[in-house]
Amino acid sequence: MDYGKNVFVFDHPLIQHKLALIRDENTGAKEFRELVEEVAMLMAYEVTRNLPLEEVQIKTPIGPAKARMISGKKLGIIPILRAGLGMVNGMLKLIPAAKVGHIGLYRDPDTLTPVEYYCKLPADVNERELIILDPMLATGGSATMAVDFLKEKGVTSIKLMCLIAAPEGIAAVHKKHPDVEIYTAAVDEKLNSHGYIVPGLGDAGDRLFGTK
Ligand SMILES: O=P(O)(O)OC[C@H]1O[C@H](OP(=O)(O)OP(=O)(O)O)[C@H](O)[C@@H]1O
Ligand SMILES: O=c1cc[nH]c(=O)[nH]1
Ligand SMILES: [Mg+2]
Repeated sequence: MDYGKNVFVFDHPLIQHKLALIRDENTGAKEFRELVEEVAMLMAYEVTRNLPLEEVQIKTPIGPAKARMISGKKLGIIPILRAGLGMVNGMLKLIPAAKVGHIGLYRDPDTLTPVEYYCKLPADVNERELIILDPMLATGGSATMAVDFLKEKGVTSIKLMCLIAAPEGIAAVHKKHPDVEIYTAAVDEKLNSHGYIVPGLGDAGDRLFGTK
């Protein structure tokens, strides 16, 4: 299925296997957290595929060698609280030098519109390439608000990494921000009348933190 330019769906067997376990209603909070972190780490590998490299001169125990390292790109990862927190450690394991900014949003259960309650970003956020983390892209309201906010701060390069997206969420983000690359492990069928992704995985924040 083609969801248009700038949508990348990961079909790697390890990601799909772990996503099946994440979706399973019998998976408890401990295992859920571990799996979300692992999938984030596997996705980080792909999301960072185009980072530029530069040649460096190093010395091995045997002698001088030319090698390649990531060239001075400043990265930032921006989890949308709460559920995005579950993906942070997986990313930081692969890109430990990235700075982390937090945006706190919750969806009003009646209107489904996002409400902001917290924001703390790196001082030089506008000089960084950012990856927003949120496991669920449902109506797209939360992700769109986070991108709006970061662009207002002068950020020019933003990617969005989630576990499960609804077609409605992809369309909403790309209607306003077609430049944002969306990376996801699955695109599900639809939203239900409460704005939950079907079949999805339920409420990601509640499952991560055991709040239900
Ligand atoms: O695309 P949308 O329709 O905006 O929905 C997606 C948002 O909903 C969830 O957060 P929630 O409001 O449940 O907050 P939580 O992470 O604190 O549980 C999820 O983690 C996203 O941030
Ligand atoms: O299915 C959904 C939709 C929004 N937020 C979630 O946690 N799950
Ligand atoms: Mg929630």
